[in-house]
Amino acid sequence: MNISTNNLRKNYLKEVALDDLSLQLEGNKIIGLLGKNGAGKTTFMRMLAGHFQQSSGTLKVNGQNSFNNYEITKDICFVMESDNFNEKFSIKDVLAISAEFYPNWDHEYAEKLIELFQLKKKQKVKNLSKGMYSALGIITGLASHAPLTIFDEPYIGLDASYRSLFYDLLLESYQQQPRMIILSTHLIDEVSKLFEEVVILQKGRLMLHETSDDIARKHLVLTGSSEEVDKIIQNKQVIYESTMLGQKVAVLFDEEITDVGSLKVSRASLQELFVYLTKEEVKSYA
Ligand SMILES: Nc1ncnc2c1ncn2[C@@H]1O[C@H](COP(=O)(O)OP(=O)(O)OP(=O)(O)O)[C@@H](O)[C@H]1O
Repeated sequence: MNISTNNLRKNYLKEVALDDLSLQLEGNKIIGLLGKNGAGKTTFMRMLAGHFQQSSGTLKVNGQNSFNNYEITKDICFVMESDNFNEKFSIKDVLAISAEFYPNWDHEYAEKLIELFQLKKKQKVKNLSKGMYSALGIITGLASHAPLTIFDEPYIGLDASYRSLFYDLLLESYQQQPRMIILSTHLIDEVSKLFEEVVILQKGRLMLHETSDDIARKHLVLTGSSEEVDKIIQNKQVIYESTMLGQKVAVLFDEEITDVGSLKVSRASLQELFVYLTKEEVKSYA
């Protein structure tokens, strides 16, 4: 699977949802798509899934635009947080329609997942609880075995134990049948270990695209007296700094420091880094 966008832009009337987005994603991997509310994540995922066309720029999935293109969309399963299924359908109908649409649909696996999430096939979509609705989306996404499977915050209403089941199943399913999986989430701590790559959008633009290993390797959290920290971070790319009672914390990205003196050096979690990177006063990093 190969995704390539070049100067991609999407406007909703005057609202710019995606702006000059150039991004290459390829291979079988689990990719975390992160960004604050309104950053453009859903717009990007909907465009990948062929829901609408770009305002300008290019978007290619396996070399073709996915809009109105079944040749491409049959290989993409996009699970949104809502509006995935017709309310009038039963779960059984949803599974039958999905089996028709997705060439790699795994019927036996879908049946197993229905049992694991304790759903009843007779039940109508309109009568499902929020968590059950999310479970049905997750089941569709996993059983589709689509070469590009996209989950846009698919866990609304799912309790912590079912979310944990989802993460385990996702990893197991990915290991058995590697494919490109894009997972957009605000619960970064819960899933960050699954991500091989991370993309962060900020105000419709690409802020960061790195492997998880590089993100972990490239950043440094320095703690110490304001004076000492300031000396070391001069002219460096500082993504976050704060001072409290004379003690300063500074986070550097993509910088080589040979001597940190007596400063304490530590690492931040992906969730902490995300917060640092996307704070409003911080300039974009790409
Ligand atoms: N159908 C629409 N009509 C008009 N504006 C829209 C529409 N959909 C999204 N937008 C706007 O486009 C921008 C990006 O929205 P989008 O839903 O893609 O962000 P997001 O990163 O998925 O946000 P969230 O994390 O809150 O789901 C926002 O400013 C939003 O108001």
